[in-house]
Amino acid sequence: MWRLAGSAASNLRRARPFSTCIPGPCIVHKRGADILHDPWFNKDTGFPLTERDRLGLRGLLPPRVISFEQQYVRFMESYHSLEKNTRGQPEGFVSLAKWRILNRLHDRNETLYYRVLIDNIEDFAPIIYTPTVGLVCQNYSGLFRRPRGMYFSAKDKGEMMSMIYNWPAHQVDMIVLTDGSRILGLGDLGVQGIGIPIGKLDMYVAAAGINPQRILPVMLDVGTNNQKLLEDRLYLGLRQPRLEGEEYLSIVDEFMEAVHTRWPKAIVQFEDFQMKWAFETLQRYRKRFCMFNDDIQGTAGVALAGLLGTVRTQGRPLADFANQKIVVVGAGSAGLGVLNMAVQAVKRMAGADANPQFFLLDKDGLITKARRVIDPAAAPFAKAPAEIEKLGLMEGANLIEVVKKVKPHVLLGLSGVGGVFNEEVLKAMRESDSTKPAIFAMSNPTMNAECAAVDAFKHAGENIVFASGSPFKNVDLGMVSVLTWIGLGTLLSGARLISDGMLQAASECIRDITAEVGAAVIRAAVAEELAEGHGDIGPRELRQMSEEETVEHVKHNMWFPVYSPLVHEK
Ligand SMILES: NC(=O)c1ccc[n+]([C@@H]2O[C@H](COP(=O)([O-])OP(=O)(O)OC[C@H]3O[C@@H](n4cnc5c(N)ncnc54)[C@H](O)[C@@H]3O)[C@@H](O)[C@H]2O)c1
Ligand SMILES: O=C(O)C[C@H](O)C(=O)O
Ligand SMILES: [Mg+2]
Repeated sequence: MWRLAGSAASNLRRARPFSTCIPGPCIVHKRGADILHDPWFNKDTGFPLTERDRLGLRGLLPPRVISFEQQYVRFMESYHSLEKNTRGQPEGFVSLAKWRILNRLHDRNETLYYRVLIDNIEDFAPIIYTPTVGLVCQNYSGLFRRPRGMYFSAKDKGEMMSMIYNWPAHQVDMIVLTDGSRILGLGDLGVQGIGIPIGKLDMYVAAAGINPQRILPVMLDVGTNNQKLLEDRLYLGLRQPRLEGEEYLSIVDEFMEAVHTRWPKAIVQFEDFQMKWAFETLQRYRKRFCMFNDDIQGTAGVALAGLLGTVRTQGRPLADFANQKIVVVGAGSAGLGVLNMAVQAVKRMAGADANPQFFLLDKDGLITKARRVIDPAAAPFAKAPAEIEKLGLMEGANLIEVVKKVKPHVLLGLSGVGGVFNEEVLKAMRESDSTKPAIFAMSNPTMNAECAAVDAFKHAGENIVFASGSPFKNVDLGMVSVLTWIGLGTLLSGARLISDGMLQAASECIRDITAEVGAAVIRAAVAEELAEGHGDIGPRELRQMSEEETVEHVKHNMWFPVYSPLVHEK
């Protein structure tokens, strides 16, 4: 996820009046108080009298029926009074208070929760997702009240196939899975990382219209190497060091088998795995299951869309992307994912022999072939010493040297280190060979961003294109998420796996309307003959749909929160 200067957020807010949606009935297998305690079905005081009679709710609620719209207004009033009452308090305290009030609603009444989320996505996304979600994960054991999602631990070995059937929903379409080993730029947070799958899936529901009854956040707890957590008496995860090697992989294997036995077409998004396991698991499961790694592939889709957009804002033809000089700071899952996709794009545009002008740095500086030990995933991007010597650079050159000598069109940070784009580096970007240089400080959460928006504009100049992973205060930011659209398109195409072409399709035709991007991913899946259909729509029907019909199809399948009449069935 990232934010672009400008505004696309209003398009996510599909403002609909409360009264025009006439939803179909929803079957519920419980009655009475059990319904009131189930956030999927609960309408609080919104149950009409007839429904109270039918479902055994009469007498369990105060007599007056409050409409959905009134409930919405009431919630927003309490939210605004919380904002007023906490004014002047420390930022973290206020953010957590806001998260708590939203989380309580989430636990009580999902329909109302998602409605307020959709209508106020700009205000609420930074609370349910980055940056506040980072703080929530850091404090998760203390904040824990009610469970959400599923937890599979190293102690569950041999049991996962039966455990997966404990999940109450019959159908699951989207799973976000983490092992908590690299939560945003905050490091190993063990079981507390569950906040990330929860927050990401909420964004899927709000931005892409995925049905919240068909999502599943999952934590794979294989221990933690975070000493502070291991010593914390409140810590809710396994108190043991992380499993490694085959032991680790056998846990992930068992989970993947279990999940795909119960829901063969569920999409599993791997999120915030440390680099070695991010690449290894992607390699291991990519061809067998419908899965992707968000930090490698999703970030790449988003960043490439931004990089191509930057070429456009410079008033140049898209093919000029092949000549852009890009400095990537951070050679982890995200940085390497972006470079992989950017190289593919250059080769498509300029031919297989093209030599992209990409420079990669990690904590030890510029990566060249002269380095003694290079991670195999980074090796293809290591510069030949002869090539960089011409620029007056050498192995391990630091960031400021690289920026001064290369004069890049784009400076892209995925290092997880707050402030590495310091004043000197930003000022050096004024000498960029581009008339409109781009600075992407994509690390999360806000305090880990390579620089703040305000500093980028102050030191590098007003003409830059700036993008960040987390929102910055006092900067007009819209929010764009390609990841959610890739997921939606994959789901509705019924593709067996997620190909680079499908990811590419999402990033190259980024539009400001969710359905259009979702539809593009469907078309890419159809073109690559990966689409097997979803629900009532088979692959033939998908093939025969025109572009407009595909967009309509996506729109039609997007979930929107309204109270459905509940019908009890034993
Ligand atoms: N905005 C987004 O869409 C998005 C998506 C994915 C990841 N991220 C963020 O990117 C960051 C990195 O994620 P990752 O999965 O690649 O992590 P990672 O741990 O796999 O990689 C981090 C890389 O940064 C390098 N690094 C560390 N200190 C450095 C320094 N001082 N200078 C240069 N490089 C340095 C490391 O050597 C390593 O190569 C995290 O903060 C994460 O939140 C953002
Ligand atoms: O995609 C995002 O919003 C965040 C990203 O996955 C991250 O790890 O920082
Ligand atoms: Mg991530």
